[in-house]
Amino acid sequence: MIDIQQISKKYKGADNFSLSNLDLSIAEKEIFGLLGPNGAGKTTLISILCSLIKPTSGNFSIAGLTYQKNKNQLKQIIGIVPQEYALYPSLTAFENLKYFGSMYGLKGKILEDKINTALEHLGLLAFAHKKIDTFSGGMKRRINLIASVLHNPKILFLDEPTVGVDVQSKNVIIEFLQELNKQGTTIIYTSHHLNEAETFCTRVAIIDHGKLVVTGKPETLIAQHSGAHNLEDVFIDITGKALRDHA
Ligand SMILES: Nc1ncnc2c1ncn2[C@@H]1O[C@H](COP(=O)(O)OP(=O)(O)OP(=O)(O)O)[C@@H](O)[C@H]1O
Repeated sequence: MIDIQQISKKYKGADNFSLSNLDLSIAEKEIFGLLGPNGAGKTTLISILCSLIKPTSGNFSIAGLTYQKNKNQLKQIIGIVPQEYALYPSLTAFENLKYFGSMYGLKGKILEDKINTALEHLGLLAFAHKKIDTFSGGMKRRINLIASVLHNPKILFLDEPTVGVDVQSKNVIIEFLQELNKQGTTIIYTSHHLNEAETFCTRVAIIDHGKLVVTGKPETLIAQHSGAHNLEDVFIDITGKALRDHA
């Protein structure tokens, strides 16, 4: 479904490559975790796959479509949940979602029913007509998620969808994503929550310094690393204990 070949990225003015010669294939209906320390290149890779930025070299295709030839078709089959909230604070949740749905050509009762169903699933129906600037971080994350799935994308990219949310919101988000996956949506997500990734993902890739270090099922990676009891042990074993501060 997603085929990445030799992708490299060097940002304008940067000294180093943020991604180098990355090869990766992701199959339909996987829940795939992109893991790695701060600055590893996870957001860069997701941004390239969502056609938000261009790779410096290399190619990728999604369901046989490429950004060079099929940008508009690609836009229709993918959903993007960015790290930052992409919501209008002075509009209500419902108004925001109507706006995002209309960007994909959805309208009328069909759109309103979709919004109400998703708000109900994510525990937000009672807040539909409240302004976003009154919402907590966890509520905004859930609205952000709804905004990205109204057009029933085949593939959903999420950049740290559970960062800064409480356990209750996190569980509701993960259950919602599992349900989408059961209905056929392929999910690619980045996270620093390794416990969450261990149980949520069918397969993970660990990226470090812009390079793909390892891919596999969480249980296989744990079994392959002697002394590892969980994915965090594997992660530390592979990426080391040094801090990754940069400016
Ligand atoms: N617009 C940019 N211009 C220059 N360098 C950038 C830009 N965006 C990211 N980088 C650099 O590219 C590298 C990879 O960054 P990226 O944000 O993809 O990492 P990440 O794995 O998502 O990190 P985090 O876990 O902190 O979100 C880092 O060294 C970062 O400083």
